[in-house]
Amino acid sequence: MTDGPLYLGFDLSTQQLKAIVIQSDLQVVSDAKVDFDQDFGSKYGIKKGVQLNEVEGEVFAPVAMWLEALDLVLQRLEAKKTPLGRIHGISGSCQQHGSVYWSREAETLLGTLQPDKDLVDQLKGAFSHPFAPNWQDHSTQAECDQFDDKLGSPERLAEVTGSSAHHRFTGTQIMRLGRKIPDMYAATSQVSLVSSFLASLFLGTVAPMDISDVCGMNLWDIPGNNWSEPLLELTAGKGGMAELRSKLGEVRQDGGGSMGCISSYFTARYGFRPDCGIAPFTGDNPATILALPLRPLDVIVSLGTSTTFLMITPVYKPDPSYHFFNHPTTPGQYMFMLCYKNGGLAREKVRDVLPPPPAGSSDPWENFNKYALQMPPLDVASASDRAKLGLYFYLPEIVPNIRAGTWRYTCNPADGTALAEADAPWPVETDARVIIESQALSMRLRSQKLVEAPAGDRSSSSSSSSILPAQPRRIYLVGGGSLNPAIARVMGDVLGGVDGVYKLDVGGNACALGGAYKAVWAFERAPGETFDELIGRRWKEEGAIQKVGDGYRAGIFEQYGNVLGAFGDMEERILKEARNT
Ligand SMILES: Nc1ncnc2c1ncn2[C@@H]1O[C@H](COP(=O)(O)OP(=O)(O)O)[C@@H](O)[C@H]1O
Ligand SMILES: O=C(CO)[C@@H](O)[C@H](O)COP(=O)(O)O
Repeated sequence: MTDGPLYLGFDLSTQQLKAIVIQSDLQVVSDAKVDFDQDFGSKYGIKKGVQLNEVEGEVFAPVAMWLEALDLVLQRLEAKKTPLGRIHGISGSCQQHGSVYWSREAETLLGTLQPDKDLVDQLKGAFSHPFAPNWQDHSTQAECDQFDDKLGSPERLAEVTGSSAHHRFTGTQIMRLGRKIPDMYAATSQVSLVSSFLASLFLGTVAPMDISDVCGMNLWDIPGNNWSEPLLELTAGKGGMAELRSKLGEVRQDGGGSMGCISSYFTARYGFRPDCGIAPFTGDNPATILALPLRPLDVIVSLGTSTTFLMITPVYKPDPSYHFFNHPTTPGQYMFMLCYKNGGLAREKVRDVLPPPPAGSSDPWENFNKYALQMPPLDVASASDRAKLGLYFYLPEIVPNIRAGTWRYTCNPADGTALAEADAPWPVETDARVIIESQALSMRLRSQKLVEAPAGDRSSSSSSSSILPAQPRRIYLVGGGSLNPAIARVMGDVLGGVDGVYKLDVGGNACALGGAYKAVWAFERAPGETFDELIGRRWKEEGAIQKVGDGYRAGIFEQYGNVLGAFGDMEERILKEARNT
């Protein structure tokens, strides 16, 4: 296919901007990335992609850095001789919940960009606020309390918006910034999510929000398919509802199709075709479920900066302890999500206090993996050993909503009884496996009602009968951490997966790939053709995924089941302690 159409998918996540170019048959032809810390850390004063105001719990990213990153990633694609002139459509995925505040000059500036100057220099006046709150922000407890109360209870808020109140959700963030910097709010013409912000740069006008990503705001009434008026009023204050509604704009209902053609800035500067279409961009988690034809009972665990656990379901069953979103392409389907702040960076913290890998090793995870794999599940080597459980939160966690800290407990491995705080510190080497087990136990605890006992016999490799415990069918690992064999092994040990654990061969690029697949579907779909139908026909398992673990291993999965209740009790105890202090 040397002259067929190409499609471009982006991923604007916490630490990087990635771009991936594919053909209509979904083959990858090129990719490039900008790493914010490596490429311009000192210039923007960021660490791991963000700036912090620790006193107030604020975490935010400079919008100018993203503008600079977009020009740079396109230059890198060009340098790789990517035929940008063959790209027919663009879509993408972006970190969720972040918000960008446009000034009154934004539309004019976006519509008159000159190709001989950089975006960052020309769009200086396009923003009423130079920063976008990041999903790790935890400055909004007071606003969360008001959101949880507004409709009567956190349960009711979850029924309406798919989630109870969360620090990072955009409604609480807008409410806080509007009160903290009222002049900025007044000077804001429109508010974008990170996904609609990136789409806007390509469109040359402010793009509408996406039907899936809008569910990460605590403002969108999912069953009512509209903005929630009481929640808009809470965010903007009495009398401010109409103004806020106009700043948020209409939400685009169709996840596919074209929102318009690419801005002349990109055609003149990078050689894009003038008729290259811009499809709606979505959140990174909704895009991840588009990176492969996901079936019900399949699970994706995304091991990026955050750890997320994703499933699709036709049943809308919200609960305050997890999130429901509209599916990004398929009306009537939903995405179930658990999200943890203490994902990749927490594992790095544990890794960094271990003895360093041997001189000459090119893998910073070598020792972490060695210790994680040599330790038996829960560190129970003999009948007299107690099971070890831990929580490693260097940031306040989302679920459970526990403050930053580290806790180490033990219990009886047979039934989780006699749960108690560990009476002596255990060696740092032990933490390597315990932190992965802890992250996986939390996911298993909260998703157990969504999985079922597998129907029929397992493959011939197993001698066990058809009666297997309820568990996922396949576990797909994506994101940076999916490259790690020890993490894959422990995730499978705890979560099961009757068909095994797989990693996407594009590893850390899954959401960019999901964005590119979304672009293919958006522009090549026949009338009425769903994403699953189109992508399902073109997707070839071979070469796209790789089996990296057995998943369900009889006996081991049950060992973790025995302590699941104790794990929940440990969280409860720590939560109670925090309430009493
Ligand atoms: N071999 C590895 N083992 C474990 N973790 C890894 C490995 N390689 C990368 N990571 C983790 O992946 C994270 C970045 O993943 P990525 O999906 O690119 O993040 P994001 O999309 O949030 O920017 C890093 O925080 C790093 O800890
Ligand atoms: O807050 C959430 C989901 O609710 C995060 O998953 C963000 O969407 C950021 O993701 P990464 O930067 O880790 O990819």
